[in-house]
Amino acid sequence: MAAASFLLSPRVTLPLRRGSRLLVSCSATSSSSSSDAAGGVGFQGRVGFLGLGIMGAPMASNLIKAGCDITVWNRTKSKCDPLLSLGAKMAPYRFESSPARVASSCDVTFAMLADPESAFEVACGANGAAEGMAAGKGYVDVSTVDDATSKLIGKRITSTGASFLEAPVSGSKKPAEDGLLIFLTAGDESLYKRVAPLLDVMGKSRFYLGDVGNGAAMKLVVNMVMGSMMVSFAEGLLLSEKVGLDSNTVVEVISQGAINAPMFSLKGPSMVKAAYPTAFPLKHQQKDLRLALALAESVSQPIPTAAAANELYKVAKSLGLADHDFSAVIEALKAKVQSSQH
Ligand SMILES: NC(=O)C1=CN([C@@H]2O[C@H](COP(=O)(O)OP(=O)(O)OC[C@H]3O[C@@H](n4cnc5c(N)ncnc54)[C@H](OP(=O)(O)O)[C@@H]3O)[C@@H](O)[C@H]2O)C=CC1
Ligand SMILES: O=CCCC(=O)O
Repeated sequence: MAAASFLLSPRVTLPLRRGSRLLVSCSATSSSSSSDAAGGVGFQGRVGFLGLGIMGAPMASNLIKAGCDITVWNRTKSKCDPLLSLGAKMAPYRFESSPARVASSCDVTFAMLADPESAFEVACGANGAAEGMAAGKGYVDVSTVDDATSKLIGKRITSTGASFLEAPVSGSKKPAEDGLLIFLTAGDESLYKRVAPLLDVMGKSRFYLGDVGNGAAMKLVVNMVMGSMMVSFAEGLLLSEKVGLDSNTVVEVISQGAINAPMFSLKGPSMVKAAYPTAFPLKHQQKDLRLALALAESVSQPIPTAAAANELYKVAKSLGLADHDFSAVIEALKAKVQSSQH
């Protein structure tokens, strides 16, 4: 949608384990690109965006196109340039910009960082966002991290008097470009309500899951399933090839049956051609499996399939495929076949 959106259905409140509540808000997209005058989409105030990688850049871009007042920061400064061309601002003192400066000049600041370490560093490190936070401001971390990191960040942010919301996303590069992400939020509910118009620009639906940690856990569960599904799919493609079946026909058959998933139809044809244009970097998928394994360990839950999948992503990383799309995990299987033949 990348533009104005409107709520079709009211929020639904469902009972959730551990005594918290699940608020589900589904928004429908509007084809209109109009935005209201004040703040573009019904959000009043200045918005910071930290982290302009594969996901952060199109998310910030959609906010700019919807008419929001956006200030950007990225560790590698050159990645700010396309956003500046669209109308984004840098924090004052362009060449000394920092997460702290962005946060201090904005009402709400979003962060889309690679992993727990970078999310913590950008929020809580030297010149980190927390240094620019104060009562009345909000920090929304949309990175995929573990619940412990999210809680640490939340504690540091709220110690300044500001509010904290974790909001990892389901959906990849294309949904980010199209404003069709799914937000898995938890934390301060009034901040959730305040930023809802912004989430609706960047996404097609949003879930409010209660206490900080629940959004992170939900995201890790989803990506644990996804990572295992991809490995299983890769095994199927290689097995079919080995027994003389046409891999493209396998993709087509799967797409028509009960196990159809958009991921198979989307990635299958390029996997057959051994092409892995990066939408979701393999290193991030392995990070998510590692974090899911730790989450499972914390509650003594065996996840043997995910554990086996994780090993394969580790092999893929060791083959130099960390920055390829996660579908390149099929190359680790091919390497295993080759090594078993020698
Ligand atoms: N790609 C996808 O399909 C999806 C990704 N995610 C999650 O979203 C997050 C971002 O993913 P994505 O955009 O793909 O990743 P990218 O690798 O493209 O971008 C990572 C961002 O983090 C920044 N960064 C990394 N390390 C540091 C550091 N030490 N200090 C400051 N900034 C740092 C990078 O800055 P720099 O440009 O300087 O390197 C960049 O802005 C990850 O947590 C990922 O798991 C969630 C859903 C889908
Ligand atoms: O974290 C990445 C998720 C990718 C997807 O949901 O397609």
